[in-house]
Amino acid sequence: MTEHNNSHPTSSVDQTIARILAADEATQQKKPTRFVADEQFRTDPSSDNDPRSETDPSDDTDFNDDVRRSSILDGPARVLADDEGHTEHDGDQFDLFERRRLRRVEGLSTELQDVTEVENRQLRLERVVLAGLYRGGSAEEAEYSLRELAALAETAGSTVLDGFLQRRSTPDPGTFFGSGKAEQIKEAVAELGADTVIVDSELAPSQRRGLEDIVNVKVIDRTGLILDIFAQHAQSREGKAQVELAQLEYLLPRLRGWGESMSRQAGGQVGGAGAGMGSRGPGETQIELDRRRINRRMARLRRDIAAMKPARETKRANRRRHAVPSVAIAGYTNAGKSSLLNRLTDAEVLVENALFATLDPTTRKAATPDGLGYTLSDTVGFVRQLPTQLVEAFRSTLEEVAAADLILHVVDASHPEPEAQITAVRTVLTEVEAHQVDEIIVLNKADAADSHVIERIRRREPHVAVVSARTGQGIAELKQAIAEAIPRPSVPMELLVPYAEGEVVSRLHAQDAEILETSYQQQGTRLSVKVGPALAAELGRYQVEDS
Ligand SMILES: Nc1nc2c(ncn2[C@@H]2O[C@H](COP(=O)(O)OP(=O)(O)OP(=O)(O)O)[C@@H](O)[C@H]2O)c(=O)[nH]1
Ligand SMILES: [Mg+2]
Repeated sequence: MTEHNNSHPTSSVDQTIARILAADEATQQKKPTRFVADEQFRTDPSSDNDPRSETDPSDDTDFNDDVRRSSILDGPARVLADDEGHTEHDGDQFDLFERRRLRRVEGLSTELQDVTEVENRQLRLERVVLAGLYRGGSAEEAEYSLRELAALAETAGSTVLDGFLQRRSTPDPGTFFGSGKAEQIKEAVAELGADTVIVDSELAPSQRRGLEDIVNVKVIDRTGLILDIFAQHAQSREGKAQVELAQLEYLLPRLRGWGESMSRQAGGQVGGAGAGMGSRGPGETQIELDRRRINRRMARLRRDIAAMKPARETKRANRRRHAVPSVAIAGYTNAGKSSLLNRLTDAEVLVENALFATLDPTTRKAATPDGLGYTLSDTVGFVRQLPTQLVEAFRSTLEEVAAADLILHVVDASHPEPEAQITAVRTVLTEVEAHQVDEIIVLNKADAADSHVIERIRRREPHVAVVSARTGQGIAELKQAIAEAIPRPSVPMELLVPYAEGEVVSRLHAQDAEILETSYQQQGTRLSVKVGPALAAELGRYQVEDS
C-alpha cells in the first residue's frame, strides 16, 4: 500500500486548504450570481480559430463588456425567477418542501457498497462555475443556454457563482476550451472557491478528464447534470429504474474518469506508484471488475423495465377497449404542464418552479363540457439536448404520448425563447414517433407573457390556445377546443337497460358514451346514446328498435 493511493489533483492537502480558504473568503464577499463576458477571447491564441473575429468588426459589440454584463447581472436565470405564487391547484407542497429539505443534505457517507451507487447519489454539487462554447455570432443563444444551465444547476441543489462563454469554431479535442481558456477558468474557480465546473455541452470522456486536470476541480457536463436531476426526482419504481439505466449507460464509457470515487472503491491497492496525472483512478483490473458489474446491473434493469411495461400496456389497452379518448400533455420543462393538468382536472399534482419537477407520468380523468370522458396525462418535461440515454430509457413513458389521441403541447409564453422550446420539444416527439398525433399549442402563462410574442406564435401555428393555468384565463376555451379535437363516439344506439342492471347506465355516464336522451320506462332506463365501436358490440343485448 502506497501513501499516494489517490492521485486526483484536488486531493492534495495544500489545494484543499486553499480551496476552503477561498470559499470562506468568497462567502464573506457574497457576490451575486453573474456571468461575465469573455472579453479577452480574441487575444487568446489557444482559443481563436475563428476568422470572423478578424473580418467582422460588428462582432465586437457582442463582446462589449457593458452589453454582456448588463444582461447577465440581473440575477439567476429567469426560469427560476423568485416566483413561488402557488395556487390551491398546485398539489402537494409538502412533497415540495420535503424534496428541498432532502436536497440540502450534505456529506454523503463514503462507505459505498456498490459501484452503481456512486452515480445514483447526488453529485454533491455545491458551488459551481458554468462554462460554455459557441460558434459564430449567436452570443445571445449561448447566453440563454447558459442561463438555462444555471437553472438546471440550481435545480440540482447547487449555488451558481459565475458563468463563462467562449466563442470558438470547434471544441478543443483535448480540453474542450483549449488550455489557455481552461487556465482562465481555473483562476476563476480558485478565486471564487468553486468545487465544480459545469460545461454546457456533452463532453467526450477524454475532454472531461483533460479539463479536470487543468481546473483541478470536478468537471461535469450538461448530460451528467440532467441525469443527476432526474435521479433526484424519480419517484416510481419504473422511473428510478429508467434513470439508473440512463446513468449507467452514460457512465460506462467514462468509468476511468470518475477518479476519486472509483479509487476510493478500489481501496489502496491500485493507482499507486507511477500513477501520474491522467492515469488516476482505479487500475485496469478494478475497472474491468466495475465494468462487468455495471453491465450485469444494466441487463437487470432492462429486464425489470421490460417487465413493468405489460402492466402499463394493459391499462392502455383497457382504455382503448373502452374507447376512452386520451390526451397527453407534453412540453418543455417548467412550461406549466402540471399546473395545467391540475386546472383541467382538479388533480393535485406537484407544481414546482424548478426544472423536471415531474418525472412520473400521472393520468387523470377529465370530461368535456358536454360530459364526454377522456384521460389526461402529465409527462416528463423536455429540454434542449435532452440526453439520448434518457430518451432511450424513458421511451416506454414517451410512447404514451405517441399513443394519445391528442397532444396538448404546453409552451411558456413568458419565456424569452418560446419558439426554440417548441422546436426542442418537437425534436423529441419526432424521435418517439409522436409527431403525427394532433396537437394543440397551449400558450401558457399568458398572465406574464408579452402579447406580441403570443401574436407571433399564433401566426405561425395553426392550432393555438392561449391560457393561464395560474389565473384560469382561457381554460374554458381550451376545454372546448379539447372537446372538439378528441375522437367522438360514432355509433348511435337505442338502449333499454333493466333497472336491475343500473351499473351499465353508470358506466355509460362514467365513460365514453355521449348520452343524448334518457327516459325511465316500466322495464328499465331507456337511453339514446352514441358510443364507440368497441362498446357498441358489448351493448348489443340492450339494443331496442327505434320507435
Ligand atoms: N405566471 C404564471 N406562472 C405559471 C403558470 N402556470 C404555471 N406557472 C408556474 O410555472 C412553474 C412551473 O409549473 P409546473 O406546472 O410545475 O411546470 P411543469 O411543466 O409541470 O414542469 P416540469 O414538471 O418541471 O417539467 C411553477 O412555478 C408555476 O407556478 C401561469 O399560467 N402563469
Ligand atoms: Mg410537472
